[in-house]
This record gives sequence, C-alpha cells and structure tokens, in this order.
Amino acid sequence: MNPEAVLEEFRSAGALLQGHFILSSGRRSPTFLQKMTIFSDPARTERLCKALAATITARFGKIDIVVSPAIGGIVPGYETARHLGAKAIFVERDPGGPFELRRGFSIPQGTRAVIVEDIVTTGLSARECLASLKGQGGEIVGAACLIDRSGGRGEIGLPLLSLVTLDIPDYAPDAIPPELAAIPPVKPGSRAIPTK
Ligand SMILES: O=P(O)(O)OC[C@H]1O[C@H](OP(=O)(O)OP(=O)(O)O)[C@H](O)[C@@H]1O
Ligand SMILES: O=C(O)c1cc(=O)[nH]c(=O)[nH]1
Ligand SMILES: [Mg+2]
Repeated sequence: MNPEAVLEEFRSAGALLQGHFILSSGRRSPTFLQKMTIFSDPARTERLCKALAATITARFGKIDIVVSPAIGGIVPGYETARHLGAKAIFVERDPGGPFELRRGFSIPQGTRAVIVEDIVTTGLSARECLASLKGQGGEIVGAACLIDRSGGRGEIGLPLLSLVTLDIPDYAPDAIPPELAAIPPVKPGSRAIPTK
C-alpha cells in the first residue's frame, strides 16, 4: 500500500481531524489522526495492517510476538499479528503509571518480537513500551507503526518502520501560535497528563 493510499484511508474515514489537540506527549497540534475511527472499521483496519505486516516481514523476517502499547496499539497490534501468524500481546498502565506486561503475557527466550504502534509523534510511548519489556527473555527486533508523524525524528531506540512518514507540526504548551491558542483544546488519548 503506497503512502497516498494510506492517507486516503484516513481521509475517507474522517480520521484526519483539524482543531486544537493535546497530544500524549503534552505537546499541542492543530492536526490529529483519530486512529479509533479507522479501527472501528475492520475491513479498513485489515487493509492497513496487512500492509504493515508485509513491511515488517520484509525488514525483520519471522516474528513470533507483536507487543503494543495500550490503548491505541491493541487493535492494530492484534490485526498485524494475525497477518504475521504471530501472537499479539500488549502493555498497559494504571493512570499516570508506567507501562507493564500483565495478564500472564511474556516474551520468552528464543522468540522474536516487534512493537506495533498506531501513530508515532515523539516516540515517547513506544520508548516507554520498550523500557517496560526489559528483562524479558526474547529479542525485541524493531518497531512499526501505521503513521509516523514525527518527520522521521521520533526516537524509539529501535529501527522504526511506518506505512507513511509525515511531518505534522506540534508545539510545546508554552509556545502555541495564537491561532491555535484561540481554539479550546481537547485531549483524545488515554494517557493521564497533569493539568495546570
Ligand atoms: O509518540 P508519542 O508522542 O508517544 O505519541 C503517540 C502515542 O499517542 C497515542 O497514545 P495515547 O497515549 O494518546 O493514548 P491511546 O493509546 O489510548 O490513544 C498513540 O496511540 C501513541 O501511542
Ligand atoms: O501524539 C499523539 O498523542 C497522537 C497524535 C495523533 O495524530 N493521533 C493519536 O492518536 N495520537
Ligand atoms: Mg497510544
């Protein structure tokens, strides 16, 4: 699937939003990719994740386990794993706490795992996911996401694949342009961000 076809999935689903968004990192942006609008449509999700699975296999070879950061990573992680013939597990957190592998999930010695994210903005969530896997026996060989909106600057600590790389502006909360500041902000994601 080429980058324009991936973007067209988001556009035609109504998942490419404009407004004032508080991102997971605490940064602000006029643009938000509402992945849950995509994931509410299984056929659309299948098309995207099948393409992501093919990209993962081409780069990393055989994968045994897909591990994703909750909540946004769970559906694409599962669907990508289905196309890889791999298991799908996830890390989750209590509000404000670190990601943890729970529910009896593990990455056993001798297995090869990949992190699958929905969207990468700064790479913070994928880095925190990787940190939570320290001590697991298997090898985390890389990371992949549907859309990398960091312009390729998101640092994961692993090779990162994406179906599309975009360079979408975001701003520190104390450096928001006036036209953005004029719009009341909304925070779509699940990470607890302290409010002033
Ligand atoms: O690269 P980053 O700067 O970490 O931003 C991207 C992250 O933001 C979103 O998660 P969020 O924490 O908003 O919660 P969600 O998964 O419940 O949507 C998205 O699912 C990614 O995990
Ligand atoms: O950085 C984020 O929190 C983020 C950006 C985006 O476009 N979509 C999303 O789900 N999260
Ligand atoms: Mg997330």
